[in-house]
Amino acid sequence: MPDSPAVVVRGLVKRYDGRAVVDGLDLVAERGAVTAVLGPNGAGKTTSVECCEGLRTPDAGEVRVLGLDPVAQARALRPRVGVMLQDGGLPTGVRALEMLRHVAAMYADPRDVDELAERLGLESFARTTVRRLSGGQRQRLALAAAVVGRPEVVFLDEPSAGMDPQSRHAVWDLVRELRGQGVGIVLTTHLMDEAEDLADHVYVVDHGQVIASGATAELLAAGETAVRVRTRPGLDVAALATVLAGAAARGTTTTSTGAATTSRADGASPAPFVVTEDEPGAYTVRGDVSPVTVAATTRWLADQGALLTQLTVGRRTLEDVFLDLTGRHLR
Ligand SMILES: Nc1ncnc2c1ncn2[C@@H]1O[C@H](COP(=O)(O)OP(=O)(O)OP(=O)(O)O)[C@@H](O)[C@H]1O
Repeated sequence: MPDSPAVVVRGLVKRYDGRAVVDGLDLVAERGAVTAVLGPNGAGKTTSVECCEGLRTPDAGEVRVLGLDPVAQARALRPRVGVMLQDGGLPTGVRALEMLRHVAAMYADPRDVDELAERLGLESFARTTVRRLSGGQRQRLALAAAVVGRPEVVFLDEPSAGMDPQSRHAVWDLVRELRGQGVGIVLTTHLMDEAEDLADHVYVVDHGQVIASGATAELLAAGETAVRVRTRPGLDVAALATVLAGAAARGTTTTSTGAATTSRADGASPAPFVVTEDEPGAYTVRGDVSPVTVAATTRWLADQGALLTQLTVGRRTLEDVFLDLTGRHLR
């Protein structure tokens, strides 16, 4: 089935001890695209992905990978699917590069092992046994093993967890290259910047169900503009919200070329502002953000004697979207 999507999941249910940890999950991952599965700890991401990998048998629902059943047709799928597990899943007694050559030899048309090793910086620990590798080194080796057979679909479970920034960028470059070659990539991650950067489509999972999904750009575009500032903690956020509402109502600002007054052309009353201190000293202003809002915010901070150390104005990040959807309480 050359035209079937990389992965199709319909109404997937997986129970442990009678408890549904995946509870009617639907997902489609296209070829030539990165699909990110996001969700809090214990949301059911790994279990869902393991059902797609044929490592777990669903209790209900349907899973198709390249149009095939990953459990019943596991043998046909094996050479076409690359899997990078969260714990690496590698044999521990062999040397790193030796292991990769061994995996490559199992495929009809593997990638060039030396080139892949260079791409992912494996040479520096090529002769080290897997058990002695650091967490990040093991992750890089696991990724190499997942892609060396030129798979059509790749499952990456938290691929850059524990990696240093250089390795992370090498991984991201490789993922982009695979996507460009038409590979369908399913990625679970807790790194929202990773998902925002890489993913074409995002599924947010909580309590075993998809609570939001869509093209990453659309999810982000749906958010309003916010002003984020860093300064000293403990400021009166309600007072700032009142000041901003007043400034917006007056619709006044002062330009560098002299006093200039603008007023809202439509005469409508401005939307109220919500100001939150998200973590000590990090504030977000949400509402009908305009140049007046930014100017009034910085002026108010100056009046408080609070030194502004960072100011950004922009749309919500994927992290904002994620926290709005799943809440701030720990799981
Ligand atoms: N083999 C198992 N037996 C019993 N419960 C399990 C088993 N595997 C997972 N669970 C439970 O299923 C739930 C979902 O786990 P899963 O690993 O799929 O979550 P996750 O979204 O990948 O979480 P994380 O972000 O922490 O990796 C958790 O409550 C977990 O404890």
